[in-house]
Amino acid sequence: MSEFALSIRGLRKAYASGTEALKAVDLDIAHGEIFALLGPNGAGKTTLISIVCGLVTATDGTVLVNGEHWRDAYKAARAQIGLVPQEMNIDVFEPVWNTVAFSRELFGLKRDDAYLEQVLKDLTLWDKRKAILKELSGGMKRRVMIAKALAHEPRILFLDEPTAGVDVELRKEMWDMVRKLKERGTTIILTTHYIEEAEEMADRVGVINKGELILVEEKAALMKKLGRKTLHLQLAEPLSEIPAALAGWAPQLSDDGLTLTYDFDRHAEKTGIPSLLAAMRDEGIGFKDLDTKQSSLEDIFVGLIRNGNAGADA
Ligand SMILES: Nc1ncnc2c1ncn2[C@@H]1O[C@H](COP(=O)(O)OP(=O)(O)OP(=O)(O)O)[C@@H](O)[C@H]1O
Repeated sequence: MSEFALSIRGLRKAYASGTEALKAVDLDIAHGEIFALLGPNGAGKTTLISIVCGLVTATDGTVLVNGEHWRDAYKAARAQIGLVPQEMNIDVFEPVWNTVAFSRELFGLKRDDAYLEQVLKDLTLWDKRKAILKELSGGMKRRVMIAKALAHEPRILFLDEPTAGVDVELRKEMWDMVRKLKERGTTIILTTHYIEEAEEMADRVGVINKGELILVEEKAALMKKLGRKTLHLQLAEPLSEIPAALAGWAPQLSDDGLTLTYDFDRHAEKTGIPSLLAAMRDEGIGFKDLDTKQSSLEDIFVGLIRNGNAGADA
């Protein structure tokens, strides 16, 4: 096994239209990790996946798939990748089993019914193996897409927006499945708009914006490093407006006037909390309770994109 499951260097893509979809992206993916690529619409996520999977030609750069050059050793490299694209690419008149078995054949692999049975069982599709695809629910069809992508035993699985337009229950089911795949040693790279998805599952998070990978970080470290906190104060009496004496802290008042919130940087030398509480005391504003909450990955992400190219140290 090579050092990385995937090693991307200087990857660029300029479409004929002139759009620079990727600008010299460098990225290493470790074996067995779940990497979430986050980015707004048009950031370049699908382009990145499509290039790695050989569906789109790069303008410049290289990709090594478990050490194999993705062009010079295309077959060996591609055989290690499973792709679940955004759009369904299945023949809806075929039964589940045939769809999955055919996908394995396409890679020239020996028939292995026991392996396919295991894949279908893992994806709770075994009972549906004889069902025609068009008779299945949307969630089941998505699972068939995953089974199809796993049919040739890839080490790396790309999931392009796996839960777009899917209800909450199905999304959770999908997350459980992805975790199960990780336990089996599969490396997973997923793109998503849903921060919650990255927060829930990823070991590392990459943020891509306008073709640039503006941040790659362990999820836990990212949340710690960039995280801000919010102080919530439950007031003893409702306020009709924020008193001028507190304006310097720019607190927010809830609609019912009973909760005051204040965002602060948890790493700042002075959080501003003691002085805010002192100013409240001077104003005669009492509170019954207080707590602080860590900002979510969503807050961090929105902040990063808003700042354009902030980077982790911003
Ligand atoms: N075939 C193409 N020809 C020209 N431009 C393209 C093509 N495919 C994508 N683009 C452009 O490249 C940029 C990146 O698109 P891409 O689909 O990779 O983004 P994305 O992050 O996957 O977006 P989304 O989240 O909406 O799927 C966009 O500006 C898009 O309009």
